[in-house]
Parts: sequence; structure tokens; C-alpha cells
Amino acid sequence: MTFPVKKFLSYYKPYRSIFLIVLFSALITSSLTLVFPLLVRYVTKDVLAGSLSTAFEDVLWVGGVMVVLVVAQNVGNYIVDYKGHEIGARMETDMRGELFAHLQKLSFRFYDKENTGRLMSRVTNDLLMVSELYHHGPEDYVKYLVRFLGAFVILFWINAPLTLTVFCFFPVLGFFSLYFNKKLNRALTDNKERIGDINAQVEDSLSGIRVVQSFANESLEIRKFNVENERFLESRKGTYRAEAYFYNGTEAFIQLITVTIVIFGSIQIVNASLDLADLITFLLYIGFMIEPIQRLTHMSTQFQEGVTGFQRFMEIMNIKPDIENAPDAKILSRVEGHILLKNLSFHYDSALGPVFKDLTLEVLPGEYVAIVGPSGVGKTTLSSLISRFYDVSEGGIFVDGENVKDLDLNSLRSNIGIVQQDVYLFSGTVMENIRYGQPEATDEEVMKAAKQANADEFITRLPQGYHSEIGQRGVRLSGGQKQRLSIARVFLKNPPILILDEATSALDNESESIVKESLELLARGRTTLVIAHRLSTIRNAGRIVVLSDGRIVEEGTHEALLEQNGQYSRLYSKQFEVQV
Ligand SMILES: Nc1ncnc2c1ncn2[C@@H]1O[C@H](COP(=O)(O)OP(=O)(O)OP(=O)(O)O)[C@@H](O)[C@H]1O
Repeated sequence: MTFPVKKFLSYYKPYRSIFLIVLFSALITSSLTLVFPLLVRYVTKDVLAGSLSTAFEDVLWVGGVMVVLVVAQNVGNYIVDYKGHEIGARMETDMRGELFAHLQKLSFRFYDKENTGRLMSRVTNDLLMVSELYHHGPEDYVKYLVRFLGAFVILFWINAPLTLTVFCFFPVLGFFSLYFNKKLNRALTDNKERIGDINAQVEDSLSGIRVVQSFANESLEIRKFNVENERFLESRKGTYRAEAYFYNGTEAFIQLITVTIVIFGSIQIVNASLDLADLITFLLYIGFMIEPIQRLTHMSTQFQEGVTGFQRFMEIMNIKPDIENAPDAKILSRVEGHILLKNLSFHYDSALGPVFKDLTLEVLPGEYVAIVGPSGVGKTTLSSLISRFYDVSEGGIFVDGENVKDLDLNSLRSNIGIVQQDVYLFSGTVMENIRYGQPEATDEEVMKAAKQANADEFITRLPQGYHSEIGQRGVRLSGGQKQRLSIARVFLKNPPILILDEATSALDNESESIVKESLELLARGRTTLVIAHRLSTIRNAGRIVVLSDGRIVEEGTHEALLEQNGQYSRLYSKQFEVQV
């Protein structure tokens, strides 16, 4: 992937003026630091060597200038540190907002393949690296370039032969830094991968802690974790080894350079081509030239991390949602609930073969239709297609005569309510979770929906009633209670089309009968598709549709289908035998 420079720079745009002020401050402060050794040189060489009667006055004058410089430097550094970081953080916030909004638009097909943990690291860690590059990148380059070039020019002006002698060290120091920089980068990348593995392990193990403990597999989890933990330790040892080589190596270079300056400088003093004040100035300036080279590693790591982070950000941003509104998408208003699946074919992946082949099904407004069939036949897939979570491969799906591909996605989905077996609740209160069905609903409307879903009674018995926290994914509630909250959510949404996807199959008999009662109330007056696992629950359906091998093979009422003595009858007796 070539680096999208234009796009990268575009994030500076809203903060252009303040960014230029920060860069200018970095330029000024680093130039001012160059003046200090010159002032020391002036005092040691000119003031103290001249008439001592005026020396005190001169030293005071120089001291005053130094204080002004300190104040000016501090103001500049304050702007660079505070405003510079703020710009970086603002750009990061903008990008994170964009990325999250984009992730909300990507379809089920994208999430079928992506790992949530990795996506989270893009939203958090990667962007942090980009923000560091946005802010520190330009500022560090300005700061260190000014110091390096400034020190070189001043030293050359003071004593060219000694400057060139010292300069011979720099190419060697540069190569040394680049070599260890590469090693250190590799070690840092490895560190990141290892910490990523640890995060994935912790996330997996803790989200499944109930399964872990129910299988009494804590020691197995600890062993698995310790393997990753040890690998991380090994990786960190590698980083520290590279760092130790690098930092001690550059330290040795600095000392060698100092020794060289002292020896060559002393020879020049003996030959009267250099004086003591200039030697002191040399020693003071040499750090200005060495520091940028020392920082090379950090800067290039920062650069690489930022660039990679931005590329990973763009990888996601460049994914076009495969389900989008058509340019002239229609808004569905006053939906009656007529559904037509016409000559429908669909596959998740062409390599896996089709789930449906030329399937046609019409559901009339207000009808109650049950879809049955063996496991894996495509019952859930059918409900995903009606809501256009996936696009059909051939044929079409029509709601009130309109092809779902021509409809505005929000208006289509807000007319369909889905109740699933696996209820997803968000951390927060009961009230917030029910209100998810209609964010503008009043407290009274939320409570009315809860009553319709037979949930009000258990909610009012909770310690804080509707304001009780339900825990992550609703862990503090029973299966039946979670299911009733999800039904209340759909009551509040009040859609004309309803899909019940095995909504009661995980519940015990008592919960099932309460939930069934609220589902029956919910279905009243709506077009309802029930995806049934247990055939006993759909005996009263107006029509039962039997799927097999990607097609509808039988249709009719429970009694009529039993009489036919076909697939349905076989499925039914199989379940009946199991239940007996
Ligand atoms: N996201 C997906 N990506 C790829 N294949 C999928 C996906 N979801 C389901 N499938 C496959 O599509 C087929 C139909 O799955 P679906 O979940 O619709 O069946 P189902 O009839 O609802 O099954 P069950 O009664 O066991 O819940 C299965 O073979 C399944 O493996």
C-alpha cells in the first residue's frame, strides 16, 4: 500500500494556524538554546579576560539576557508541549470518531471475517501512535535539525579543524545508530505482537470465565496464559538487550568524542591556535550535535509506528460498505407488512455452495408463518436477508412491493423487529436497554413496553427498579428476564414486521410460557415469521413452511403437514421421540 500523503496531511487542516505557531515556537526555542554556550564563551573569553572593574557590570548584563532567554524558552516550550500535544490529541479524536462511524456502517459480511480484539486495537493503540507522529514528528525534526546545524556552524566558526576532526565520528555514529535502530525496532514490533497475544488470551479467557469454571479448567487457562506471558518476557529481554547495546554504545561514542576534543583541543592550546574558553564552548556544544543522532532511533521508531498505524487506519477506512443505500433510496412509510421472496438464491461464500436455490415465498400482511427445517438449512439466514444484512445473490426480496435494495436501510430496518435466542444487552440500566428500541421514548412509554413484555414485575423487584444496572451483556439477569427485556425493546420499536428467531428455545418451561405469552401479544397485528427449532411451539401457526436443501419442500398447517406424512411429519416424530 503506497502511503496516502495527501490524506495524512489533511488531518492537519482544521488546526493549521495553531500547528504553525507550535512549529515556530519549536524553531525559536531550539535556536535560543544555541545562544547559551555563546554567552558563556563571551563571559569566559571576553568579560573575565578584560578589565575586572567593568566585569561585574558585564556579567550582570549577560545574566539578565540569560534570564530573558530562560523565560522566552519556557514560554515556547509550554506552547510546544501543551498546544502541540493538544493538536495531536484532537487529530486522533477526529480520526477515531471517523473510524468508529465507518465501523458502524460496515456490513455483517465484514464482521464475519474480522476479529473484534484486533479492530479494538486499531481504534485505540494504532491511533495513539499516529497522534504521536502528527505532533512529535514535525516538531522533533525542526528542533533537532536546528540544534545540529546551528551547533555545527558555530563550532566551525570557532575552530574549523577541531570541528572537522569531531565530525569524522558522526558517520560511524550514524551507522551504529541505524544498525541498532533496526534491531530495536524489530524487538519493539515483536513486543507489540506478544502483548497483543496476551490481550487476546485475557479477553478470551475472561469473557468465557463461566465456561472455564464450569469445566474446572482454571489451571489449563493459567498454563495457556503463562506460555504467552513467558513469550512476552523473552521478547522484552530482546528489547532491553538491543537498548543496552544502543544506549551504552552511543554513550561510549560521546566519551570518545569528549576525549578527542580534550586531546586535540589541548594540542591546539599548546600551539596557541585555540584558547581555553573556546575549548569549554566546544565541550558545551558537542551535546547539541550528539543528541539528534541519539534521538534518531526514537524518531524513526515513532515515524514507523505512526506510518504503520495510519496505514492500518486507512485499510479499514478504504473498505466500502457492501450494503449501502442506493443513491435514490426510497423511504418506507406506513408499511403493511407484505413480504415476497422471489426466486431467491444466496451463498455466503461461493466456495461453500448456495444456502438457497431459487426459493420463492410470499407472506401476507398480518400473517403468522413458521419456518422449519433441519439445523443449518438456512432459517436464520432467511431472516438476515429480509433485513438486508446480506444481499441476495440472485432474485429479490420485496417489502410492500419494493425491492429491499431500493429502500433506505434505516427505514427498512426500523420496520422490522427481531427477537433472537441469543439476546444482546448493553452494559447500563434496564431503562437504557429497553429504550434502545426507540431512543426518544419517554420513561412512561418504556414502562408500558416492559408491562406488555411481562417484564415490569421482575424489574420493579430489582434493587433500583428500572435504574438497576444489568452488568456486562446482562449477566445479572436470568435467560428469561433478558429475553423479556429484548421483547420489551421490540414492543417499544413497534415494527409492522416481526421475526422471532428461536426466541424461546433456550428457556425452561416456566420462563418459556411467560415469554411465549408476551410474544403472542407482540405478534398481534404484525406480519410474523417464526423461525422454529422446537416444532411444539408452532403448532398453531397459520402456515408452516418446511425448508430443505435450499428450497421450500412443504407448506401448510400443522395438521395438514402431518397428514402429508413427509419431511415435516418425520421432523415432528423425531422431536417427539426425543422428548418422550
Ligand atoms: N456468517 C456466515 N458465514 C458463512 N456461512 C454461514 C454464516 N452463517 C451461517 N452460515 C452457514 O449457512 C448455512 C445456514 O445457516 P443458518 O444459521 O441460516 O441455519 P439455521 O437453519 O438457522 O440453523 P440452526 O437451526 O442450527 O440454527 C449453514 O450451513 C451455516 O454453516
